[in-house]
Amino acid sequence: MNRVVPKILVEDLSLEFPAKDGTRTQVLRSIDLEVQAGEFICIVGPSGCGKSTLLNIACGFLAPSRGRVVVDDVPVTKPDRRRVFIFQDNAVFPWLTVRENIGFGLRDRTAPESTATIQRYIEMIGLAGFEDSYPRDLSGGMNQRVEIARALASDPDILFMDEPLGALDFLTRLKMRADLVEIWRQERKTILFVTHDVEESVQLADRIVVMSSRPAEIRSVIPVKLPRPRNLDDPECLRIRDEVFHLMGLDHFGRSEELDSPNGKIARGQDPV
Ligand SMILES: Nc1ncnc2c1ncn2[C@@H]1O[C@H](COP(=O)(O)OP(=O)(O)OP(=O)(O)O)[C@@H](O)[C@H]1O
Repeated sequence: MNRVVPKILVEDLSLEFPAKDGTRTQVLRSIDLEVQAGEFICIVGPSGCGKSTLLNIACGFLAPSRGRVVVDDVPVTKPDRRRVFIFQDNAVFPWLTVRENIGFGLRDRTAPESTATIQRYIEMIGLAGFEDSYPRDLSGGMNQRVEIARALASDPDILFMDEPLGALDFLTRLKMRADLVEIWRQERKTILFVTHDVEESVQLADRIVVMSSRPAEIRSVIPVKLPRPRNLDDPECLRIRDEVFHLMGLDHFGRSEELDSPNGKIARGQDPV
């Protein structure tokens, strides 16, 4: 029987950083994860637990202390042009127009191919009419769309997205979430998406990876088997949202259910000692 090779395989991954006092700080501990081609994976967890670090290792920007990441059966040792990383802070080139930004990674295509690809993505992100505008003339949300279009236009194998909507205002963020769902439905890229926003993960993901506080381990991987687009008021969405909150130690109002302290667990309402 043929073995199904996962798109991304994370095996027993750990990372320690040297601390100033000469000791070592463990950030990730024994992370194991398999991602299939075309899956949309959201990674949530407490602030500072190591979500970005995990993405940085998977993308080849950072080497692990132990374990490995394998893409298409090949260990990741360095960044690869076929894999694109999108950060929270917008990275469009201010000196290029929308058209030129989106076309930036297409220099190896023929002119007609490149023109058709650029136009397709301009339409997909709803920026027709702004082709010749510069980033300074666009809103933050529009620029973030240009960034996503630029990433998609280069036809990446995998998209690593680190809080890509984090800097946007609430309404723009809602709109972009819906747009992302639509783009993913059309493109079916493999996506690893870090977010602080639990609802966002329920709306977007095929599976939600919930990480513990540092040193981060995978607390649970929750499948979201609901058709898209999803109604976040759907009882199943609410159930999954509450399950993720619970795994993160929060109730559905966002209050701590239990805190870790040096003296053990503390229930909500008690003071840490
Ligand atoms: N180069 C580095 N050297 C030392 N420590 C680092 C380095 N990079 C990250 N860290 C530490 O590793 C931990 C995890 O950082 P990381 O940015 O991955 O967390 P995160 O979960 O993405 O955080 P947030 O949710 O706040 O964005 C943090 O405590 C951070 O200070």
